[in-house]
Amino acid sequence: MNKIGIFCSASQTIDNIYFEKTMELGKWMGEQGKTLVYGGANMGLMECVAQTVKQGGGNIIGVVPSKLEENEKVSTLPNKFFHTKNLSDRKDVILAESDVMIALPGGIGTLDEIFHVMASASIGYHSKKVIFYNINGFYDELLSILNGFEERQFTRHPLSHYFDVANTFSELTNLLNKQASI
Ligand SMILES: Nc1ncnc2c1ncn2[C@@H]1O[C@H](COP(=O)(O)O)[C@@H](O)[C@H]1O
Repeated sequence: MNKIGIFCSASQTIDNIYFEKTMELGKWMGEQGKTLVYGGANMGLMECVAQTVKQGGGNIIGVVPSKLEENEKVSTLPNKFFHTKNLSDRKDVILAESDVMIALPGGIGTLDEIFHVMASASIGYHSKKVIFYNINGFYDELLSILNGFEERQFTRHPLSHYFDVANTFSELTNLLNKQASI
């Protein structure tokens, strides 16, 4: 398992703890020779993770929709680009190119990407998982809502079919190492 898709915030103004934890992950990915697959923008946690993966010697694939190119928000860090027409085909490319995906803290764009992956796993398009990196309990409320869905039988499969949760960096790397050995 070498290609890790990352969904994360495009915001520059979030708390510094999210940048610090993202740098720790990017450094580890670079050192482990992993490939980052991500949105390819030069903003927020996206640029942060790409910079640290690159510094550590890892490979980077940016999946960039045309709107982003028009707005000149594209990072110069990726070694390879996929160009997509819109956000929908971008999600398909990130999913196809990644062995596993990590959701770092993010907003509406990140949630859209997470739910795209889980919804398509739900009806059997793939069996790839999202790992929620629950930095500072960022995803606690969302996870509680999803648990409620499962309890009331609104999910097609047990939640473990769709995602894992890492509350710490060592839980995250353990999950990634476990996936790599499958
Ligand atoms: N302006 C954007 N540039 C690049 N990528 C974006 C942008 N807006 C959304 N995305 C995708 O969604 C998340 C980040 O969105 P948030 O709303 O900040 O969570 C990121 O993974 C991008 O692939």
